[in-house]
Amino acid sequence: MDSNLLRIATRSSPMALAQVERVRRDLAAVNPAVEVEVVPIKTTGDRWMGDLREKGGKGAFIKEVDRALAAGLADLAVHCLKDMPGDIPVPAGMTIAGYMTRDSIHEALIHPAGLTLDQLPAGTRIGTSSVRRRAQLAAHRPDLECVPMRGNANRRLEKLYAGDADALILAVCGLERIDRTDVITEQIDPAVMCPPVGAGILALQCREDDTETLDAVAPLNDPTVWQIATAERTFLHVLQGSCHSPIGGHAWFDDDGELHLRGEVYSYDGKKELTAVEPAGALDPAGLGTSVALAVLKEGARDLLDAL
Ligand SMILES: NCc1[nH]cc(CCC(=O)O)c1CC(=O)O
Repeated sequence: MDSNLLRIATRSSPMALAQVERVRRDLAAVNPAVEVEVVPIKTTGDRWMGDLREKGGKGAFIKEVDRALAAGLADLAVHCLKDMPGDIPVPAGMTIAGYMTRDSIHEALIHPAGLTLDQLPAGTRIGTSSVRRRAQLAAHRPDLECVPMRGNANRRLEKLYAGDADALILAVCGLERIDRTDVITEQIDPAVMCPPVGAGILALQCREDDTETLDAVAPLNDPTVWQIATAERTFLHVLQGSCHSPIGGHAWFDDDGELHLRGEVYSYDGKKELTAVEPAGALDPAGLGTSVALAVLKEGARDLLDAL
């Protein structure tokens, strides 16, 4: 970071750009001298509308942004934590400067006629390519049909209204960021639709030797979210999962200030679900994430994850 200019690399979807505007606002409140410049990047996941597994799957929304950071074209990357693969570390020379205060972890049902998930008629076509969502829908409503759906949230809404699907499931936090909570029919109970690891969390990543950037964005880090993200990401890492694995999970602090983690692994057809929910007790966040991962592995999670 040179002088007071902070160049932020990001995907260029409306949601991703709105995420950077939140960083700009929060930074201005703590460090008004810093000027933000947006460096928009088109990623593999933004260009390719097919099955992301054909493009290596992992990091499809991340790697080009990381390359811009490594090449010195930007000082900070803003990633959705849920887009960061759990089975590969942040690139060499990079570090997480902080995690921002968590937004909603809920999943939203969007149905043009306002029906809830349980009111949807059999055969309703749900637009989603997420194996996590598909597995949980198959478990909860096996009579619904999932149809492939890729693209940013705005594009998915266009496809819904063009008739490519009858309903969508999208993250509430994403709809909040693009100011489209008007389309939400139902905020689905996480007990029915568990969010992905990292849901609602923005990760701030920079070069590990860039002390100016580290210092500039340090005030944006939410220490409780750091612990939550560590527990969730460790869970995902021990399972060697990615954003294309049938894995859900979320951590939270209870009213007594104790960290808890819920981890879930599903069979791709939704017929099996393994769940572990644990308080941290004497464990640190990474220890909690490891303990919950070992609990589902003991129940056969490896076989479910390797089944595809
Ligand atoms: N976490 C945000 C995110 N990460 C990847 C996509 C695009 C998903 C796709 O192209 O299928 C989105 C939504 C958006 O940018 O609106």
